[in-house]
Amino acid sequence: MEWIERAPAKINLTLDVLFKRDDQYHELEMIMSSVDLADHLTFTPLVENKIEVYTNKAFLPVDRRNHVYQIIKLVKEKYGIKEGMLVEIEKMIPVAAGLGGGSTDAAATLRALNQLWSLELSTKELIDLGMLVGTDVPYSITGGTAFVSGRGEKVRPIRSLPPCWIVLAKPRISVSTKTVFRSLEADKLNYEPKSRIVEKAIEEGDYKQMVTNLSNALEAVTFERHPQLKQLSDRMLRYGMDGVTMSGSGPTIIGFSQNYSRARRVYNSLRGFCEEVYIVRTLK
Ligand SMILES: C[C@@](CO)(OP(=O)(O)O)[C@H](O)COP(=O)(O)OP(=O)(O)OC[C@H]1O[C@@H](n2ccc(N)nc2=O)[C@H](O)[C@@H]1O
Ligand SMILES: Nc1ncnc2c1ncn2[C@@H]1O[C@H](COP(=O)(O)OP(=O)(O)O)[C@@H](O)[C@H]1O
Repeated sequence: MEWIERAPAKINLTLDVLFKRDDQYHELEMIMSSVDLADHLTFTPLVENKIEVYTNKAFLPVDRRNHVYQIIKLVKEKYGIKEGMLVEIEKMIPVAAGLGGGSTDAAATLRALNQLWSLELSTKELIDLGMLVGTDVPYSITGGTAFVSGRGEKVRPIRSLPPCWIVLAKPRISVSTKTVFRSLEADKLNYEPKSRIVEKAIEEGDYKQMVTNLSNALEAVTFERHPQLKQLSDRMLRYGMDGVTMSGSGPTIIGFSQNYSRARRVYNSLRGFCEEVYIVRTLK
């Protein structure tokens, strides 16, 4: 029997860094939303006790460095499962982009294993397991639009975004999340947290308030290291996007518009300039 899961990408409308914690992680507040750009994962249970992962992207590791492999191994060990699993990942989400690709694949794997191995795990148990693999996994278990806080384990669903088009532009730059956080001097940030303001705007269906308060504390580090990201962000605003910000630790820059032709114009003008460009909508 085969089981298929869709694993949508996420965007950050906000990413506030509140402070650095004693465990070296940063306390965050974020508004995240799932979008209709997704990986597709096909699961086939095996009688043999082994884990096999395949993907259409040759550069992605398929061994214990892959988040999907890690989740299966964790679940097998924790629940003493002797059967195996074969997973084929059709990767559509750009990798290392700030769009949560590895985390959403891990979350999709948790959902699939819960069904295929009849584990009957609660959302809390899924979140605790997911957290062992990555910060964005707990959010990705349910997805949608949410206020996410703590290290990423506290997920509170909120209303869907007002209808809009979102242009995702990923330049050919690679950023390491770890290095970005390490370079951040959280106590010296001259930065006003925006997640609660954006949450209120979304709850009130106030598109204008939402797009004028998009923000990401990690831009300070990433834009300094890669000035072309600031240029890209300015360019998207100049081309007519209503609001622009960076997603996650970057490098993807996201722009919002309620007007499809305008979003399409921006999309066309960025192709060739960026490695990958998409127009997406949020999922309900
Ligand atoms: C920045 C965010 C925001 O959604 O997104 P992405 O850029 O990955 O999309 C996430 O917090 C990234 O999550 P993820 O990519 O799973 O990172 P993790 O493996 O958990 O952490 C990588 C490293 O980032 C730092 N880190 C991460 C989360 C956090 N709250 N504080 C931190 O300081 C830690 O140094 C950690 O070792
Ligand atoms: N299933 C997976 N999909 C994408 N990346 C993965 C996966 N498993 C492990 N990785 C590794 O995770 C790192 C971050 O990738 P990704 O999750 O796409 O980035 P981000 O967290 O910035 O959205 C990459 O270095 C990649 O090799």
